[in-house]
Amino acid sequence: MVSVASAPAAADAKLSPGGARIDIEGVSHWFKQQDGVLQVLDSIDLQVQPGEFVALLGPSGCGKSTLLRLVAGLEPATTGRIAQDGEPITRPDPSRIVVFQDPTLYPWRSVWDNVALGLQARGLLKTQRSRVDDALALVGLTDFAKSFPHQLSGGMAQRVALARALVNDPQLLVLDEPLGKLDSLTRIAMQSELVNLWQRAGFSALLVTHDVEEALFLANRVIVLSDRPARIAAELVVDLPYPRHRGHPRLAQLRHEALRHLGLDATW
Ligand SMILES: Nc1ncnc2c1ncn2[C@@H]1O[C@H](COP(=O)(O)OP(=O)(O)OP(=O)(O)O)[C@@H](O)[C@H]1O
Repeated sequence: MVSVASAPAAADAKLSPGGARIDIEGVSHWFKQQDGVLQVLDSIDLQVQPGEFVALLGPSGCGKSTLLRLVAGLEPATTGRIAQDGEPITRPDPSRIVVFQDPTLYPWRSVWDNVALGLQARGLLKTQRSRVDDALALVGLTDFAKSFPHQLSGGMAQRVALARALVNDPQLLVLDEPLGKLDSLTRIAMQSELVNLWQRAGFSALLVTHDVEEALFLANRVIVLSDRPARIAAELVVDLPYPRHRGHPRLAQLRHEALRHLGLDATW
């Protein structure tokens, strides 16, 4: 494993004010397949500090989403330990919310009702209706509370998905390519919005993305994974304050490093 910058993550790029600490210790994972087993993760050791934004980059199929699923508590790791603030993660929990590439909104529910889902499921909606309004305000969709999903653009729909996550006041946001289906201009705008949300709402974030620039623009630390079974190949500390300037020469330097660790030639 290669650490490109030695400065601690918090030195220049401030962490968000709250959030969970996640400890991933010696995690390996295998899937049963018809003709045997497939090892997907190999001895992953990674810590997410409270309020830290960590991005995972890696070749397609190396095991990034699998690692997110284990951290979210959607399935147990074959070996190793994953803990949130010292407590083993054994099941999904509203303190850890996953946001996927597809916003998966219910088409027959209004924006407000979609965002309210988590509170409603936990029987909290009657007493905590204002949290829905707060979450919609955070993503700038107050005026669209009564709209329906078919009336939204892709970016707006994904903002609803983020509001639906934030209404639960998560300690960890697990982001699996959340901007992957957006057009490039919307994606750039949403990256800035995500930084704003993270800084204002205060959660730790673990992001999977295929986009090297996105990882470097958003994260305090970028973890580069190897081919399957994924091991940590490199850790890049993005020692730049927020909001970041996309043209910063340090980002170009880190991009070059990330691409090199991904086995790509970054001469262009
Ligand atoms: N439930 C499962 N059962 C069996 N194999 C699985 C299962 N889930 C994932 N895999 C396999 O594990 C490997 C890693 O999948 P995963 O989705 O974690 O990779 P990824 O790095 O997120 O991929 P991508 O970047 O293409 O989204 C793949 O070969 C996939 O086919």
